[in-house]
Amino acid sequence: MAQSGFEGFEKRLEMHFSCDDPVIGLGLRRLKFESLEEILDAVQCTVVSAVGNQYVDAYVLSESSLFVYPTMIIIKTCGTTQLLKSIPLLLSHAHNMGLDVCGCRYTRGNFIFPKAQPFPHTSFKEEVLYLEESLPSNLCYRKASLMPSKQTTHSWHVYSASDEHHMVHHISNDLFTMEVCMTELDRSLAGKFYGHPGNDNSGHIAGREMTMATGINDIIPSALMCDFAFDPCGYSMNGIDGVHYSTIHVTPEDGYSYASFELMACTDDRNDIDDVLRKVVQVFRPGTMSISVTSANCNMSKRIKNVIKQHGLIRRSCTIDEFPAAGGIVFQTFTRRK
Ligand SMILES: C[S@+](CC[C@H](N)C(=O)[O-])C[C@H]1O[C@@H](n2cnc3c(N)ncnc32)[C@H](O)[C@@H]1O
Repeated sequence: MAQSGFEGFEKRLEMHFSCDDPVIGLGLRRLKFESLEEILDAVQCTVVSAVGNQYVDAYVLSESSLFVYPTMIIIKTCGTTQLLKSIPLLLSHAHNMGLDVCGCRYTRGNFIFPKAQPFPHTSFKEEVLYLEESLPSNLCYRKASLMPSKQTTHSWHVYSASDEHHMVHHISNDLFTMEVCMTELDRSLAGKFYGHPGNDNSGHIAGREMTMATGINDIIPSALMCDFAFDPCGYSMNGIDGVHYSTIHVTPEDGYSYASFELMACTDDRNDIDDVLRKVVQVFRPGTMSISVTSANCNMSKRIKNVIKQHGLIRRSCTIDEFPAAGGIVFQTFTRRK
């Protein structure tokens, strides 16, 4: 493994808000672009591209993605960003708009280069301390969990904080989130996320070419996509499909190659989910992968295991944890059959 390189593993923050006014309307989507920039400045990343529909605004960032719904915001950042530093600003801007936080979930995998991470991401303990100090006391149901696996390179760090009403809100939405982290990507497939010498290798045109050349366009064909290629390599994509979103990020460099896929969708679209997962594995053919699903049931975990198995990967571990007033997480890891 390389001594140092780009940290592909993302940190992910999901925050839910509620409002006294039953008609929320645009809610957080009314946040001015300058306020978003101020929040992202604290994290140390910038917006490179944006797309929106009736339900959500999706931003591709210099380091991953941001999704803004009326009462939910998801920020996912990689590299050496300081994601948790967004919290105080986010709470303050939301409060000024009459929105108060009712749920927070922070998740991440195992950093490949942990020593390169700045405060407050120097350790999970430090991250939890920072979260505990930044969140208001109405989020009284709190839990931090390190979900282990047999692969030392893949474990799942989760911090959850909720108020007593949050669970009700989440269940009524009938949504689940799937976070897939893949390492040791197939070399020839990873090579498709490099630009071509002599061409304009970055931006939307090159991003679109990568989307088409890799088959990413076929994962969720109905999604409205916003794709971006980095120079000399790297790729990010946000897809929105009604209220659902998907996002892909790729660090193709040999020695620390990494790709992530994330999907928020409805629990009743199960056949689609099998198909989506199958296509994701085909695009990257990873040596090792982890899949974390929130608000899943055991049935879905078995289906995931069976889909992945068909592509030559064996399940090495499955860990389940419950988070007070926020539901459960199922974390599974897989490695390629030797
Ligand atoms: C932002 S993208 C995707 C990040 C994502 N978390 C991942 O690795 O799956 C990271 C890739 O783009 C490359 N890259 C090139 N220029 C970059 C820039 N200005 N900011 C961030 N990444 C850049 C990195 O070397 C890496 O291969």
